[in-house]
Amino acid sequence: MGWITSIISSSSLELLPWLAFCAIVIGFAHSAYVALAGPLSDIPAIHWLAQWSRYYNLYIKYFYSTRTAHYEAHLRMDKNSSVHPIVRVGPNEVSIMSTEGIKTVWGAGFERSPWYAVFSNFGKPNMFSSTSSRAHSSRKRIFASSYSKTAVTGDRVQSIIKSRVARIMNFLERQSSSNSTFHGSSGPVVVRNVFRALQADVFTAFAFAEGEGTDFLNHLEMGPNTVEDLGMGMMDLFHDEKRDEFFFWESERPFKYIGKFLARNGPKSHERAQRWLMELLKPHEARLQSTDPIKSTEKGLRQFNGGVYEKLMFYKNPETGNPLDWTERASEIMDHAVAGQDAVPAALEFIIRQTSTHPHVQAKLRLELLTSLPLGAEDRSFAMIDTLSYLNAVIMEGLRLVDTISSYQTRVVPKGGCVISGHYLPAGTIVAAQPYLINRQPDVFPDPETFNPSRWLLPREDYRNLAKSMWTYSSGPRSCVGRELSLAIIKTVVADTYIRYKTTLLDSDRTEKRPWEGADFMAEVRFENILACEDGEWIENRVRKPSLFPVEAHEQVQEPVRRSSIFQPSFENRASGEDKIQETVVNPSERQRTANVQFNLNSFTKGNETPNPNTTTQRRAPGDEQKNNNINDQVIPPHQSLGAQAWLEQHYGPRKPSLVPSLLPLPLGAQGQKGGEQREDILRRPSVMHMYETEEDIAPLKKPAGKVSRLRRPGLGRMRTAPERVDGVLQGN
Ligand code: HEM
Repeated sequence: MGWITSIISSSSLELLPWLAFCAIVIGFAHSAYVALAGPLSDIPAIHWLAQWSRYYNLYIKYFYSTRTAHYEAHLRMDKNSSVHPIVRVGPNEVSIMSTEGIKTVWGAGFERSPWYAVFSNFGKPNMFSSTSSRAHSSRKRIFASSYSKTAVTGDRVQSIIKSRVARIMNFLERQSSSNSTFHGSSGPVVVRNVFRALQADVFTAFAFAEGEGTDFLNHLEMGPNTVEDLGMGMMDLFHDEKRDEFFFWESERPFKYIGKFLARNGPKSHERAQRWLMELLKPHEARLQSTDPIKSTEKGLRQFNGGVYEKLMFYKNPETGNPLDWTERASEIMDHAVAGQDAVPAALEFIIRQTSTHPHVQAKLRLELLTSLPLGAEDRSFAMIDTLSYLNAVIMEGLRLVDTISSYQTRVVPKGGCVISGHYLPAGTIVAAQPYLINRQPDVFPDPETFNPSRWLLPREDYRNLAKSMWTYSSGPRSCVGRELSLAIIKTVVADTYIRYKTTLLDSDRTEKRPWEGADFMAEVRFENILACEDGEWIENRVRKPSLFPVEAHEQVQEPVRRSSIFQPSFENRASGEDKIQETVVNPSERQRTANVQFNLNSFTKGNETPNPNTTTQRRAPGDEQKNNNINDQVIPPHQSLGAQAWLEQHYGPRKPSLVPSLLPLPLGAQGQKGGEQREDILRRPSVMHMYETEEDIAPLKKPAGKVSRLRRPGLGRMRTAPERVDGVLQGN
């Protein structure tokens, strides 16, 4: 007892070491209790250090990847070669990998963890960064209708999307016309940059107004780094290291307090992004102020179908009657811009990467597009695209496997706690889940690493259940508000691309690394114009194609470069009469219609090689060329060459009877959901699936559930290479 008396009698300065000692002992005892005897102690830990300190998870976050590390932990923990649904990743944090866990936490709308504060801009919270559900739902009410399926499929948004995708198609057309090495094929195109430009152009026109957003797509020729070259600050946030720095140092306790000093470029690029947005906002706000504003009543706002920013500008808080100040508006809109800016390009690049490395998928997809859609882009409505089952399957499968930035999501268990997979989680526990893991549950998605669109070809109810388990857009009240917009963009791009181009991944041996993991390689893709190719001959050179895509005058496709080919007589030879038969368009204004008829795939599938009487083409005798020797006016119809069905079979293999006609998925989307009539129509179509569904394609559906091939447990040093392995498996199919 003597030492206690001596402590009490000593001066406060002398007490300090004792106090420090006691604090350490108490801290250690507390950590030991939490780690070994606390309520989470019965949950297997990713590593013994994780039970003691949250820095273990931060270490993984910074040096490796929570996606692969947590995924492997979930697989490793289970004794039955399946996945363990819950794993402890910190003293107070668990990772879950089960649909049931997601329902418990996300379905019930547990609050976000304070980590999300990093997404505030201009010093103001926004819908995404606010942790309180109340603040979130009042903000979401303002513009949820602008992002609804009705709005996205409406004229305003559709015309924005279509015109921007048309710019990409024209860019590809110019690329393939000017490539002197491969006739009708583009050189390497860094697709992610193209899609970044697309997303920025679509979103800014969507959020502000046509003509008041960015215009990157018209500057793609400036080079692969167009987006960065144009100095758009926002993109800077997606510059690999800068983003890593920004998100890590500014979001994680205790670093966020000193993050500004630790991260060299992150905060700077955030500031730059904010300045960039201000530049866009200024003229838009000025115009809105000077025009008749929408009614600032709740009803008026809901009915208004214009830009999201306009809604924010005239919104008044119903309780206080106060409008949002400009920093609040800017914070909100910047967040929406950032939210889609990485995810959409990443998803599109991934889908193109997969279709390029899975030729049978690409062939099926193309057949469905060619047999179901008109060739002229202006004749295709999104409603038509939205009903295609194989296109939908390819996109769903791509979105299932893609690893987008919106990955590590965390929620806090509320008062009263909850039970997940038989484990009690007390209030305050942080629950983390990632689409990367949830979308790879082997009992839901057999053979989860395989890119297999056919797994989505299911009867309606089964399809819905499967889709509910896919978590790419998260779930519950705080799921992605941009879902419909992004799906519309992705579907339009994929349909417009594959109806016209065959894609090949260049240098497919190179490993895909995710940009935020230090990517040094973004997919380079070659686009080969298949509509220009018939029976080994390139029509491209002989035909001044009427553009298949609606474009504004200044965007008209440039004159194709004339070139001779080993496959065909040169144009000059043809003009001098070496070819016996030529066809010309009588009325050039009808070129578009001619082109549509020319490749009418309904007659393709029926094997009908008779020219359609509606065409404006007519046969001309040799010698008549001089009257019409403009390449712009010359068309070679498909019936002169190999029949379309024969051509398709030659390229894609013989037609096979369907093994699973009844498994055709029912179409998604507004049309399909409304009633059975349209669905029936679609089911009656000569479907690609009937021709090409094979035993091999549906094999994964038959695999016994709950099995997964075990992954090699990586040492920490090897985790860096994990994406290679995952990618290898994906691409090996
Ligand atoms: C493939 C594309 C996309 C994917 C995979 C995706 C994914 C997600 C996910 C997983 C969340 C929830 C994140 C969390 O709770 O931590 C989310 C939220 C959000 N997303 Fe997306 N997103 C995509 C495209 C877009 C687009 C194009 C926009 C808008 C232009 C957008 C705007 C938002 C917003 C505003 C939120 C916050 C919603 C809220 O807090 O209620 N997203 N997104």
